[in-house]
Amino acid sequence: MRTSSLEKALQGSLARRQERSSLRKLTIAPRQSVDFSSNDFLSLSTSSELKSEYLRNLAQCEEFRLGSGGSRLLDGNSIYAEELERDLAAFHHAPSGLLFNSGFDANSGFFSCVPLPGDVVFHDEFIHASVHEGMRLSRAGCCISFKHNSVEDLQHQLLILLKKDALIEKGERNVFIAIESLYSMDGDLAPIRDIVEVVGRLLPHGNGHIVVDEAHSTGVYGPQGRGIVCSLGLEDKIFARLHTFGKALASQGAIILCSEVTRQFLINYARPMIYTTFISFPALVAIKTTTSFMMRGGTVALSNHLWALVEHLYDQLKILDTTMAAHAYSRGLLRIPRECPQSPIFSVLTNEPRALANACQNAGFVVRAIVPPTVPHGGERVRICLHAGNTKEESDMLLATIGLWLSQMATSHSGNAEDSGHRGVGTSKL
Ligand SMILES: Cc1ncc(COP(=O)(O)O)c(C=O)c1O
Repeated sequence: MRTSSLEKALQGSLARRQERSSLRKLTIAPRQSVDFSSNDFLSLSTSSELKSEYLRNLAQCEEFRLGSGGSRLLDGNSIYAEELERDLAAFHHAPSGLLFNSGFDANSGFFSCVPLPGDVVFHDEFIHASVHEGMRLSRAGCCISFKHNSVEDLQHQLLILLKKDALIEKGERNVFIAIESLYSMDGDLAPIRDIVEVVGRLLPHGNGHIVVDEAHSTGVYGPQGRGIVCSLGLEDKIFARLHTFGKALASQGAIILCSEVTRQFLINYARPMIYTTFISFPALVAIKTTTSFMMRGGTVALSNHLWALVEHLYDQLKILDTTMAAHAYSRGLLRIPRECPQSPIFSVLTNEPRALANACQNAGFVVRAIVPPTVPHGGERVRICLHAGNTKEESDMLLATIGLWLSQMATSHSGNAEDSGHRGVGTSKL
């Protein structure tokens, strides 16, 4: 068959990505490898206890049918889904909640319809692509990014806007502030309390609406996994919260927690919820199984182990960092976070992300190299994500692999430097 001009153009784009080393590919980790990468923070997706519970719940579900049967607005709705929503809203201390097929649908649906014509959306510069998708389709007058986690920049930009737009000052135009509670690239937390303070102070008429995406904090932070907003006691100050079930809760789908009016508005206007077949029963039962486990406190022991592992890995990384510090070359190969991460996500900055990730993968550890454009130049890294299912021994073996790789790199660098007439770093101590 002849290649059409369309296929040639598509092929050209792929080839350009390949040249820039940014071609995306589907991969499957070897079965026996140790997971230091996925979002399955609590390792619930492999829990045999939960798998059995899921099968029992499936068998007992009276309304059970395989597919949901249609859009939630037509035949897809069920008592099961409505009860699940009510239970989740109550657990997270919210007036109500609305399920979506995914967090992506929830964010894109929310931001495409809730900001009204002329409204303004501020967003952290690292906000998730799904929020960008919603903003692209929204009727907002403008969408403005502020520097990552910078309350000063948010305040600065809000003040500029207040000077320009009297409607905002009078409280007659809405301002949305979109943030994530935990950002997945650096594993850092948003200064939610300070953002609430600034928004409340600069927009005293109540037209500032903060929307918090808790995709990465669901199940792991806050009392029994309720998330960071609940842990700060700020439920009443946040306009809407997103919790997803595909990460720590090992299932799929998402819920937006909000007022009953906002829920009704979303049911009427959020297109990714209206024009799609609703979550199937097996997926609803999976959500119910893992969220019930969370609600009865099942995740607490797992989270405690996870936090102990975070400290352990950080202590070991610091020792490795100190050992290697004598060798100037190693600085660019390994830059660890200055403080112990407040999340299970470790960003090990390195100017050789692919080589380091390959070394770890060859030793049986799944870690990911993160390179531009996903992160800015200079922010190249290997992302290590800890899980409740990881052991200290696995963490130590990963560290040993990184240490070995550093030694080998320093040795080969030293050899190269000497070959080319330069003095390399000494390798005798490595
Ligand atoms: C911050 C954030 N929000 C939303 C999403 C989308 O959630 P989901 O995977 O359920 O579509 C993701 C994940 O991919 C995410 O990381």
